[in-house]
Amino acid sequence: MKTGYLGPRATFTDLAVREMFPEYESVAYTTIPDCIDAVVNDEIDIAVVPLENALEGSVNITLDYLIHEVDLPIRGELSAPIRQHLMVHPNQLDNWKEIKTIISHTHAIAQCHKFLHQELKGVRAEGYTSTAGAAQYVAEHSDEPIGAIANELAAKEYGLVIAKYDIHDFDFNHTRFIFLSKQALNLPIKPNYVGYKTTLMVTLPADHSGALHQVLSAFAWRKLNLIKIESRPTKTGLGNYFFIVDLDTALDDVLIPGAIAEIEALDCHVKILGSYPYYQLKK
Ligand SMILES: O=C(O)C(=O)C[C@]1(C(=O)O)C=C[C@@H](O)C=C1
Repeated sequence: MKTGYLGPRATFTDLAVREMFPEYESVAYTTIPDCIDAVVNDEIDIAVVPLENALEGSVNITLDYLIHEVDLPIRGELSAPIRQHLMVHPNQLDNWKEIKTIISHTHAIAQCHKFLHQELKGVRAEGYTSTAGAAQYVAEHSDEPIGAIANELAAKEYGLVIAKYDIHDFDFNHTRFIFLSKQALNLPIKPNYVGYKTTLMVTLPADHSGALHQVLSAFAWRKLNLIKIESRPTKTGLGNYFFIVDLDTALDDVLIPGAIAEIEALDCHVKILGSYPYYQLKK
């Protein structure tokens, strides 16, 4: 089996792969869509991609690509703690407060806004393909007054030094990574296994008053517990949205199919994006 991740080596996604699939060969991709396409094209078996961060919210590129571009089920999820550090080339360590530019993945920059605003006012923050990609760039430009936001493994991997540890704005910083695959995965029952989730996409009919209320009540009276609901644009016009709903239970034969049938009877469209085990790494 082969896994794919947002590279290069030592991104947070790479850490998720090492945690969940240590025995498989892994391939680094430059973008999240490239990694997902690689599963569609049978270059790899499993794509591991970030879906949601506790501070910054959904990784929209993952969600949108999954909804609009491909048809791949979610087979599993890992939620992992995220520690962001500011790192520079060893040549720049004495003057790290003088750096002019900080580069990182936009989601990582967003997790450190408070730090950047308070400690490095006026320093330009630029988006890069990934945290580890930014670390690699800083390593290859030793004379430039630049720094990267990335994890400890990236500092080691690319020979950088950490100027400031733990610069993420809130202590509880976790990201959910999902595993996409054409095949059912035999995921292990590990100590960090938490339970099963089912993710649905619900599209409401236009101009139907109370439709969302009725959709929610189809789950409520069956005592199906919603752990997340989020709207995303359908991209067909302003004000057109669908909903992504996470239920904290596995797809069964009665309750969830019953709720789906009831929701479809309201002229809504429902797609099951996956029913999968999830794992959680604590600090
Ligand atoms: O750039 C990385 O290291 C990634 O794995 C991507 C990513 C993301 O897109 O959210 C993953 C986890 C962190 O939240 C920050 C960045």
